[in-house]
Amino acid sequence: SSVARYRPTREWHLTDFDIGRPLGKGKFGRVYMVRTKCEPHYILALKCLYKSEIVQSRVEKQIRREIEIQQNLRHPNVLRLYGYFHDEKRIFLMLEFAGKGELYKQLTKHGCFSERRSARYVDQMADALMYLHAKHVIHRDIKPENLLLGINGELKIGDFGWSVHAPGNRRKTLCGTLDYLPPEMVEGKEHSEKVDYWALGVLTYEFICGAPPFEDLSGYNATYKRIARVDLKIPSKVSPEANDLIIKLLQYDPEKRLPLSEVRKHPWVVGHRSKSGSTAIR
Ligand SMILES: CC(C)NC(=O)[C@H]1CCC[C@H]1Nc1nc(Nc2ccc(C(=O)N(C)C3CCN(C)CC3)cc2)ncc1C(F)(F)F
Repeated sequence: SSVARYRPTREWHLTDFDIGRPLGKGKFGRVYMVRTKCEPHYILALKCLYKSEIVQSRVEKQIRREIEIQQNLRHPNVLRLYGYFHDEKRIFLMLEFAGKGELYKQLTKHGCFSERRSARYVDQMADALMYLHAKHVIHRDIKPENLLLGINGELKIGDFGWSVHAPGNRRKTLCGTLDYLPPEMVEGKEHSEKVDYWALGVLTYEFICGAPPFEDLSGYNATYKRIARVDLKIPSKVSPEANDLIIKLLQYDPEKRLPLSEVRKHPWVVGHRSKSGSTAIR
């Protein structure tokens, strides 16, 4: 029998969903918790983007790339994009619902995370980034604001607005925070997937210390200088193991940064891995 070579994603419309509570505001519109009207009732997050705003900010290409990239990704620490549809005014993204919300809100609420919690997030991030890099996708915008938490507290990369297919050297209009950018990007040089290694180091520092390492509240140029000089001061409260990992990721020379496979084997990460699994007598 002629097996369908591929199953086209069916056409979706707003009328297919019961709209639930608003989850918050995204970059170009609101996000709602929704449920499919027909069985089986899927719970999703519906991200509404206004075409007018997308055109005004001239980010159509970026949105198209974000959709194209995220739709083809399948990983437990990467938020699923199931499909999309549009009406005359808006584009609707059908995204996985992350049960425990936005990671940065937890970080703000707690100030900083324990080293155990931080190590588990770093392990999941390294796993997700290895998956992306194997598909030649560089994320380029790893930061707490882009991370969500699943119902079991697992980390999910939720935004692919700045990801590109490697190697990237598209001029990133330096909007928003510099804090996570590596020297080669703030210097506008060619960059590789190793920009995500640097960002993972910044993220590790921020989880444990509550602020990014090169933050300089006196402004953009001060932060720029601190990044370019890798002006890194690690507080004494940080354990020697965490300190070691942060230094190995925040290397000026991209080739010297610790590979992600080594991050997952690092004593700090392995030491804090959950002891789940069999209770067999050892
Ligand atoms: C990565 C990207 C940059 N970020 C975003 O897109 C943001 C923009 C707005 C929301 C979020 N987008 C998503 N959020 C969820 N889940 C979610 C969010 C918030 C809460 C929450 O804490 N409340 C409702 C609380 C409940 C308690 N009250 C007091 C405050 C609000 C609970 C669950 N799942 C999928 C998405 C996604 F990504 F698919 F759209």
